[in-house]
Amino acid sequence: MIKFSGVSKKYKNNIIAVSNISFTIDNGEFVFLVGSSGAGKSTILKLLLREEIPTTGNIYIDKKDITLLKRKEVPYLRRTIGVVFQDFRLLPNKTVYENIAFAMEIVEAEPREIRKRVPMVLSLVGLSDRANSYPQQLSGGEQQRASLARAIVNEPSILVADEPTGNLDPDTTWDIVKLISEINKRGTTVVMATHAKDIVDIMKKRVIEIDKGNIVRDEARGVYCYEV
Ligand SMILES: Nc1ncnc2c1ncn2[C@@H]1O[C@H](COP(=O)(O)OP(=O)(O)OP(=O)(O)O)[C@@H](O)[C@H]1O
Repeated sequence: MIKFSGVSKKYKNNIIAVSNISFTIDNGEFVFLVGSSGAGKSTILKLLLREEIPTTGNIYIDKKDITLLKRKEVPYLRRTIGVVFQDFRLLPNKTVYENIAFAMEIVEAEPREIRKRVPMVLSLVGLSDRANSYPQQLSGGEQQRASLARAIVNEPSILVADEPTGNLDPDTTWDIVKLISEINKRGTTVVMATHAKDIVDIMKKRVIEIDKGNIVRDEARGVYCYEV
């Protein structure tokens, strides 16, 4: 379970990106974070990943207050959360296989486990035949598949996606959303910030709308926005 309790974030330039927000996300939920550019979506995701620390409030993951974690405890938190970004962020000098294996090496997985898991996730994302390609040899959609494979290879309980389809064409966008949905069906909680109206409207998942750092809507089976 993810719980934000009275969370605010004021950056050093005095911009209040998030203002006293509270919400709970149950295990296995699929939640869209929507809102205009600058609303505070990425900041919420960074707070969840503990890339930023709240100015006030508490953030719990499975009852543990992650705002109180010691520096040396942060890597453990990061293992429980997989992340994908708009710009893929694959390591250019490693093949697809090596990129995914590297995520396991960092957490000191057994080589035997790595040899077993990497082909498994490659197959799950439909990239088995591109294992030995380098990121720049792949299409945007394929790079995002590789990045999804990397995000889930350590079996995180949460998948955070920050505009994962922002650089993709509509068809490829759907392929990626279907994959994320498949990962969610296997039990992973998904929190996805997006501007993709069509996706949100068709998926009919929970929608949390942010405006100027505040939650202005939190709706089960919601839509991207209501026209005025
Ligand atoms: N590191 C930072 N230092 C100072 N201000 C920041 C920082 N990161 C974000 N902000 C500001 O905080 C506010 C919220 O930004 P945030 O990136 O969370 O919005 P967003 O909803 O994710 O926007 P987008 O949809 O464009 O990605 C903005 O006004 C932004 O300029």
